[in-house]
Amino acid sequence: MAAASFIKAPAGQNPRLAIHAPGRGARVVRCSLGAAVGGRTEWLSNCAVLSSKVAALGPHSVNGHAAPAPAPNGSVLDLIPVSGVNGVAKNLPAPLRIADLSPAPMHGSELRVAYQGVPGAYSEKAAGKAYPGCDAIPCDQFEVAFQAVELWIADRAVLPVENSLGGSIHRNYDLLLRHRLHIVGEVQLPVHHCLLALPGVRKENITRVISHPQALAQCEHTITRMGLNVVREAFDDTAGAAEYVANNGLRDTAAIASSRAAELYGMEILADGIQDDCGNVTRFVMLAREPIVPRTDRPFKTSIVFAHDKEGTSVLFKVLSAFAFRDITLTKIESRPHRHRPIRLVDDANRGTAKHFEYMFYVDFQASLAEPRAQNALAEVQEFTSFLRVLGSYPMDMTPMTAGSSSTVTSSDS
Ligand SMILES: O=C(O)C(=O)C[C@]1(C(=O)O)C=C[C@@H](O)C=C1
Repeated sequence: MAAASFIKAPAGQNPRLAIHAPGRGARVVRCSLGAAVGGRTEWLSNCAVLSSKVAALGPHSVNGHAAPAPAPNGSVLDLIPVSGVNGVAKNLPAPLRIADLSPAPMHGSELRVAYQGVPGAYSEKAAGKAYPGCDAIPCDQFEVAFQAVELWIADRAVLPVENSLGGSIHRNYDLLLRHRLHIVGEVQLPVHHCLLALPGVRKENITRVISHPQALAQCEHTITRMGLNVVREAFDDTAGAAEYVANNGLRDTAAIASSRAAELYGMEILADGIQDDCGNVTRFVMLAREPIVPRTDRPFKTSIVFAHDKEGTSVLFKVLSAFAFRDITLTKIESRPHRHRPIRLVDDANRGTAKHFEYMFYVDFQASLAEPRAQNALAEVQEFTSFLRVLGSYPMDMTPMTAGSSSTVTSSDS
């Protein structure tokens, strides 16, 4: 199975967690859980040191110390330096210390939160909004953020699921189904895009604009209205695009990213607020290994995914009526084609069978799982469907979807 590792990104980009397929990429360096215990700064610098030196040094080394070669599975001991007599490294593992065993912090400033992108990405800001003072851990793909939580490298993940202009971020819906994490909260982030270029570059010099596909879509009309005759190119994340332009000295390329990305990567803001709609908001979900206990003392939302194997539309109609008859408001319904991936169903006798469904349906409704009307609705949905999973029941972010509004984060998890 692929493992999550820290990589040294190309062309001097920020290191970030990446999926590591063994045998691929000589510069990929495994970063162990033990290294993560010391905090992100230390972890990042260890990883950065490792990844930048590994090609030159050959043997594994940490901060100048010789260290044992990483175990194939990246054990906790990977990064502990061991010196023998006369400075000769003996490949003996160092003993575990209490600090290596301390459980992951659940609250407060040391909560480790995985997000997709590099520092300056909107997802990093959303992570900080969801968990103020957290250690935000950059990951190069959404899937890596899921894995980081599953492998206890991070305590939470904060991932975008929907934008008011661009619509659903389908990849994360698919990953929610494939992974076993629970939605424990949501946060809405007003997204204010800037057009960034290297200092001294003028709009007339630009022939290419690069950014995350969602950001390109959110600014499509404004870019055209500005009279820019440019090709648009997709990049992994907005801040990563800015970093790429800066690191490669590209004077014909601009990036769409945040003002924080401009600051971090020494870029100039050529235009501010270039999103097509001033009410541009992205909704992020907060993910954890354990669900939270649903309550009724504040507005809650519940997210489910279901599938059925009967022909026609009547099942969908019945499912929706289970909510309508109980006056439960739906805030989202999304269908995703799913024919090529079987789902494992387990019966009452704990026997598993693989089943193919044409579509998966994702529904968000405004009620807490602690409310009898929500429990009754779900009991009914279960009767009509062949597969049903609750992705989470969590406090709603009540911030109105307007630009510039500062979101109050609602989660009993933070
Ligand atoms: O690229 C970033 O900065 C991200 O955080 C990703 C992302 C997204 O996936 O939608 C997040 C918010 C904005 O909608 C644009 C991009």
